[in-house]
Amino acid sequence: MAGSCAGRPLPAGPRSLADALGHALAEPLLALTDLPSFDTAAMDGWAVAGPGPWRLGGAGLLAGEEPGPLGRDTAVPIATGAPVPPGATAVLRREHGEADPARDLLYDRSPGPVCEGQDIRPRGQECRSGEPLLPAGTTVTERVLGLAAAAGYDRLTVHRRPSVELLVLGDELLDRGVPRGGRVRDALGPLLPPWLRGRGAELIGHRRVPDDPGPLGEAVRSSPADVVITTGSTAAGPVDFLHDTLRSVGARLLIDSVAVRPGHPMLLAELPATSDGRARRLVGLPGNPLAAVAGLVTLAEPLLRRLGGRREAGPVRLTATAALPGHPHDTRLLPVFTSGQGVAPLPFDGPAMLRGLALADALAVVPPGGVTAGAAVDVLELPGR
Ligand SMILES: Nc1nc2c(c(=O)[nH]1)N[C@H]1C(S)=C(S)[C@@H](COP(=O)(O)OP(=O)(O)OC[C@H]3O[C@@H](n4cnc5c(N)ncnc54)[C@H](O)[C@@H]3O)O[C@H]1N2
Ligand code: MOO
Repeated sequence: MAGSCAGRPLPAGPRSLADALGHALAEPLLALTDLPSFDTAAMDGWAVAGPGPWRLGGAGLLAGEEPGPLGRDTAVPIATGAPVPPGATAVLRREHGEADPARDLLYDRSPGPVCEGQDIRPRGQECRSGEPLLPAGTTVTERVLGLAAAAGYDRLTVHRRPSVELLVLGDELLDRGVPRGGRVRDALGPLLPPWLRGRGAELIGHRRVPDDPGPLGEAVRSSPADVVITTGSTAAGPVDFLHDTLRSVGARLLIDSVAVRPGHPMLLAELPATSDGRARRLVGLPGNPLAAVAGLVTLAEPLLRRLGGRREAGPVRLTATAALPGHPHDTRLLPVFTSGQGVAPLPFDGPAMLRGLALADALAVVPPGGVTAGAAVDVLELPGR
């Protein structure tokens, strides 16, 4: 998506590790220490100085203790994770040493000679203080929290996550039970909130809005969200009021339909700013569920990514294992299953269908005319693959 449509990333600030989860790093993560920050025993056994045999001496060294120096030809019991004493040349594993308590001697019974530095994790092996560990724009995952803690961080400087309000339109939608009386179940109400949260949104509201320009206009006008996402009402049907509503609230259409199937009526608009000058945008997803997902993946997600300061996630190029049918002049987004072999299409891929999508792990970006078996195709990964 063009940067000018999406705007700049939201401001950044410090957050505790727990609160930073799901946000994007606003600065590269630099190591605050060498890792490990001291020469560390990698195994339970003895710290030894010289080639052995060794005189056994001293109380054992445990993790979390600062040891005194070790004299030449001596050995001291050591636990995994304990700092190796100055003067030690290696750690001899417990199973490779034989102690003679009567003579206070330790013999090396390892298969080969103990090499200098064996089973010592040297200071700085993983990184040096100041070394960049992760670039700005990285999403803070559970794994990143672990690394940040290990590298000495109590807080991380992260971007604010975009707040999102979801407005689901359609008087024909049912919230429970089997479709009846010409009505259908709301499939997007259950699908969108967890998807959006998983993609860096802070969902601040989710409600159904009637197919009526009054309540729709009021909901759009009053929303404090950075991004309002609507579903349905993008086309020109008798109760499709979204375009009229956008005009009436003074919105500026930035994207009004895209040459893609499904999803072509998707739209992006700039809403009037909040009273404190904060920019607001609206993404209109089409009502057909697969079309809505197409708009979610190609319009809403890139916008949220950009606002949240997260790095771009480009498509992955794979090989089609079977022909992927195309549209005559628009791009098609097809639910596909990817494997070591490549990309396979799935049945039930119509704009109103979710059956193929539920089995899919990606959307293939099929250029006009289609892709022949054996040809390369770009795919966009879906959550949960
Ligand atoms: N004359 C034309 N008609 C339509 C065109 C067109 O170009 N010319 N485009 C079609 C395409 S493509 C799409 S996609 C839809 C987009 O319509 P809207 O965004 O206005 O959506 P609705 O009319 O409100 O609903 C369409 C369809 O989807 C069902 N729906 C809506 N919301 C949900 C939901 N939350 N869960 C499940 N199903 C939902 C709704 O009942 C309709 O069946 O317009 C075509 N028409
Ligand atoms: O664009 Mo419609 O979205 O083909 O279903």
